[in-house]
Amino acid sequence: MSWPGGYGRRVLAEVDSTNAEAARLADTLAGPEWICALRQTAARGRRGRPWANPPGNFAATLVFRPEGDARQVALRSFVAALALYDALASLTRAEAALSLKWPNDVLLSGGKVAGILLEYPAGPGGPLAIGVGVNLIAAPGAEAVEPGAVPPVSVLAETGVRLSPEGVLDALAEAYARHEGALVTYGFGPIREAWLARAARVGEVITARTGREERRGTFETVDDDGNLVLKTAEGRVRIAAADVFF
Ligand SMILES: O=C(O)CCCC[C@@H]1SC[C@@H]2NC(=O)N[C@@H]21
Repeated sequence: MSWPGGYGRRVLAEVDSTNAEAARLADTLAGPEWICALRQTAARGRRGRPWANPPGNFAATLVFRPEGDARQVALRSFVAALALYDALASLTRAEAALSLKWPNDVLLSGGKVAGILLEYPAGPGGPLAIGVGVNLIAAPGAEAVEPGAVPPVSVLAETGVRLSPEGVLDALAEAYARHEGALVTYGFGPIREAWLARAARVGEVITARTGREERRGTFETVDDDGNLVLKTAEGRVRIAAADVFF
């Protein structure tokens, strides 16, 4: 079935992980496709963490072959976060409570309401799978996340709005296609500006933890490659991948 921006979509009753399903289907698809599941039994998060996905929450993966070199492909992380922010803002009317956390979390009232997982099922240069999970009606307890991490929240608990996964898919597919078009036409500049305008804690001291080290500094900006730019006691550092703590 064709969808805004020419994207296909399928909604599954249950799957292990929509990212895993995207990997299995990637070579068979004629074009970009959203794979949504009403229930996941083995959803995964960033850095190999499990992702809690009770029925009623949103889970979907967009799988496609993006235009551009490896750097531009990775910037889809920001496109997806921006699209998800826009979709949730329009559906909840709670835009003032929404913000973005580098690299691609969506926050609601300061808590993590959604996460995004980018994977390359066939390795770099192949299709890209962008997995999106949103706590629509339920969120794990604070004990489920690392000490100091932003606590999980749900759309329902924070706004009183009950959203359906299908409704979120409609809004997200439309917003993603719009921002993807902007990236391809105008480059990362407008996406970066829009992302920064919605970003949490710009100008404040934050901590970025990579597997190897911890850097603490003032969150200055995101650069043209999507790196987090921190002003630290040792000077300005650019960080490509990390978990951020406030
Ligand atoms: O750790 C994160 O913040 C990213 C979470 C991504 C979860 C989504 S749910 C849909 C898709 N399928 C998965 O198995 N994971 C992603």
